Amino acid sequence: MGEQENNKTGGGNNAMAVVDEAPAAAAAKEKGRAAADPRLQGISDAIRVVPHFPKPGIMFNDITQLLLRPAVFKDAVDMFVERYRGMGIAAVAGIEARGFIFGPAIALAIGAKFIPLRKPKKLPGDVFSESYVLEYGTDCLEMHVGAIEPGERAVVVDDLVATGGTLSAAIRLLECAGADVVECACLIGLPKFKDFYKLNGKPVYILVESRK
Ligand SMILES: O=P(O)(O)OC[C@H]1O[C@H](OP(=O)(O)OP(=O)(O)O)[C@H](O)[C@@H]1O
Ligand SMILES: Nc1ncnc2[nH]cnc12
Repeated sequence: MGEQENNKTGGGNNAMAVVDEAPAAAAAKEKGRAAADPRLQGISDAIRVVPHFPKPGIMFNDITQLLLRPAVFKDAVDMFVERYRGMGIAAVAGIEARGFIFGPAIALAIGAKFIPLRKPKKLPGDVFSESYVLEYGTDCLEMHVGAIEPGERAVVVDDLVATGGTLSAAIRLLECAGADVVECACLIGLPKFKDFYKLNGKPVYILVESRK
């Protein structure tokens, strides 16, 4: 058995089962905050929804148009930075591929290290591995052993949460290494996952809901 097999954390597909509704008061407070910040409308407007991509029936939320608008891109990064600055976050873990677009900027701004959580067989060193099920397929995430120390506080960053399977795998990877996962952060939440909810017992902070 190779090093990668030795470090497997067990995999699993419990995303849907572990999503709990946050207390109503917390959800209402978060909704009020979102409604009050004018940057959120610009972020929402810059997300293109492409029907039937990559498969029939999928309403694909495309962030590439937002990236072409530096002011809006900056608003999104700034909102995450404002939330996590001063919270003793040692690591921002970004999920390949789209978490790599936002994660490093957030990490640099809050003085944290950036940890890439990569798709299989991309990392050269010993890895922890976690498999998961997506809205349109299955996949696996890997993290280098030694990327995070036990007890270090981490935030997981991605562009979008749909079923929550990817974030759940990321949380499991970090916790396998002993990290304290404080929160997950996504630009977009699909409507079936409301404004503010918990995943694997962790809060998920979402800037905007998908418009369709
Ligand atoms: O909440 P979930 O149902 O797990 O889905 C969310 C994930 O799906 C997308 O990535 P995708 O797997 O399509 O990979 P990509 O970024 O490489 O296109 C998205 O960027 C998230 O990582
Ligand atoms: N509807 C969607 N749009 C963009 N990325 C996704 N990942 C999973 N579901 C998605």
